[in-house]
Amino acid sequence: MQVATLGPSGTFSEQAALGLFAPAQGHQLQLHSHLQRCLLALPAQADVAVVPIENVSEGFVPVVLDYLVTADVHIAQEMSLPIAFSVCAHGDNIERLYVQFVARGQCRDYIDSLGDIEIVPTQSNTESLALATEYGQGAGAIIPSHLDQQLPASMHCLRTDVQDYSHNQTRFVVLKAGPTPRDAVGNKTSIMVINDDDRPGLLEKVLHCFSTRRLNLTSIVSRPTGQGFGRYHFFIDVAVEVENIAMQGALKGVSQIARVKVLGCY
Ligand SMILES: O=C(O)C(=O)C[C@]1(C(=O)O)C=C[C@@H](O)C=C1
Repeated sequence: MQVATLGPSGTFSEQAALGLFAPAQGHQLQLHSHLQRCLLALPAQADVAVVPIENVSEGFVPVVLDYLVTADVHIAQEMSLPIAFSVCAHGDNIERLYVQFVARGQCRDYIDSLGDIEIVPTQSNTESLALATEYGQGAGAIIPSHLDQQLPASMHCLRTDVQDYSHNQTRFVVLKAGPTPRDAVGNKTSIMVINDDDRPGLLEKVLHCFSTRRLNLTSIVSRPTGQGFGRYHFFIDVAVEVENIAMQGALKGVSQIARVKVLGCY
């Protein structure tokens, strides 16, 4: 299987991908420089993409949710990883800090404690290390803790566990081309309610389809449609298998109110 994920080697995404698709079992990892490129690798270059979708403190990763609105893919699997960060630098002083755009929000307290320094957002935690190494004196990087022991000779670890929450975790999903298969099994169904025709009470009516059938929603997130203020798509997780009779009833009900896409059962 060709597996697209975020590179270069050393990212948390690579760890998640290796955990699910071991090279020893014949899988091949493709490491892409941007999250968007991992997503676009489907289906021509890769069979699956392993991407972060949600962090315990930062919430959902917008680029992944927005992609799910229109892309012809489904979520086939999920896994969570504990996420710990360290900070490394050339000397003891940091004037310029490289940090991945999602990691930045997870290490906010530490970054604020550095005062008025230059913050350079990057695409991946491994890219942060590479750019800080290249820049030289004055530069530091927020890096995954599993890279602490593999720093280049010019860099040293200044502090470990700089994430705001000790129980920090990120949830990764496996995306595959095509719609959710009919025989998909799991205890969670993800759907996207696509808001083509905004009107009063739309969300209330959608939620009613689940509450009257006593179906438990485990998350509901809105994403802007891009069509104007106040217009949102709704990304909903339901704690039940897609083939469940009540869930099928709810889906039928929702589809009479708005366009609905089943994103996966896993
Ligand atoms: O840069 C990495 O190491 C990644 O795998 C990306 C990513 C993300 O974008 O959420 C994955 C897990 C952590 O939450 C921080 C960064």
